[in-house]
Amino acid sequence: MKKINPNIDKNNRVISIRNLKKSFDDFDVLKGVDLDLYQGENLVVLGRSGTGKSVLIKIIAGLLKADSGDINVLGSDLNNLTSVELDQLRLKIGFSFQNSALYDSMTIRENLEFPLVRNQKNLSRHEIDRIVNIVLEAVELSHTINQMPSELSGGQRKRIGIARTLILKPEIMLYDEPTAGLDPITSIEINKLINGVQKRFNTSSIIITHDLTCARSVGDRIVMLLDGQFQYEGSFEEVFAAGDDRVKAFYDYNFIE
Ligand SMILES: Nc1ncnc2c1ncn2[C@@H]1O[C@H](COP(=O)(O)OP(=O)(O)OP(=O)(O)O)[C@@H](O)[C@H]1O
Repeated sequence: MKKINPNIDKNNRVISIRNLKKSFDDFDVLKGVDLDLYQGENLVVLGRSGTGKSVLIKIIAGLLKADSGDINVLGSDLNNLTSVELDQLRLKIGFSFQNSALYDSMTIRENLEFPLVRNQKNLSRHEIDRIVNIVLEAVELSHTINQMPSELSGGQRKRIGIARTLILKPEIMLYDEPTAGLDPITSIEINKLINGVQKRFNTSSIIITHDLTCARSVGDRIVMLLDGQFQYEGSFEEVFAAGDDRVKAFYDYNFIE
């Protein structure tokens, strides 16, 4: 179980969402989601496949538009931003995708430099090297700097993906299935990294996962998405104390089968 995180600031909501709805054709995916993320917090979103977890974080990252609802991210009302303002806000949000999305033809250094060179055009060579070294060291992979992604393990690629997300110093981190496809030991290392990132970079994070070991070790708070709404919220133990059969089935699948 995760220790109480002293860095959470309950007076500072970095994300605040009310009554968010999103449908695709006649399929209602999100049916009135309310969510708060506090500064310094790791919030885990649990839910079965297809319940809309990825849709939710894509809306938060401005990659998809909600049909209705109030969405405030880092003090900005997402419904009222110009495209330039949205681009600026996106730079403060790190999105760690399920498949790490590294460029296969670039070295690790080039992969890490890419977002920096594209978004901060007046950085000196020395400054770029300094920032690359900081994030590589944070994910404990400094020695891979000149390697190609194909030479790394799945877990290492995942760590480099997280390093690349950190390079623009995001205030919010969104992790989509950070341990998917990894063995249990590598998954534990990723969980430690997520907690390490929170402490070292003072980020606030939403972590989407089916992996309850991940949820238990990184989540300061857990919410469960069921039928398009958050229905249970609290510590890991509180959420799984709920008598709901759907919650119980989720737990049993992870720990029994
Ligand atoms: N761009 C889209 N167009 C149409 N339907 C979509 C689109 N994006 C998502 N959906 C649908 O919305 C539903 C929720 O998708 P989403 O990817 O958010 O699920 P999820 O909870 O993240 O699932 P998983 O755990 O398997 O990743 C799915 O039925 C999906 O087919």
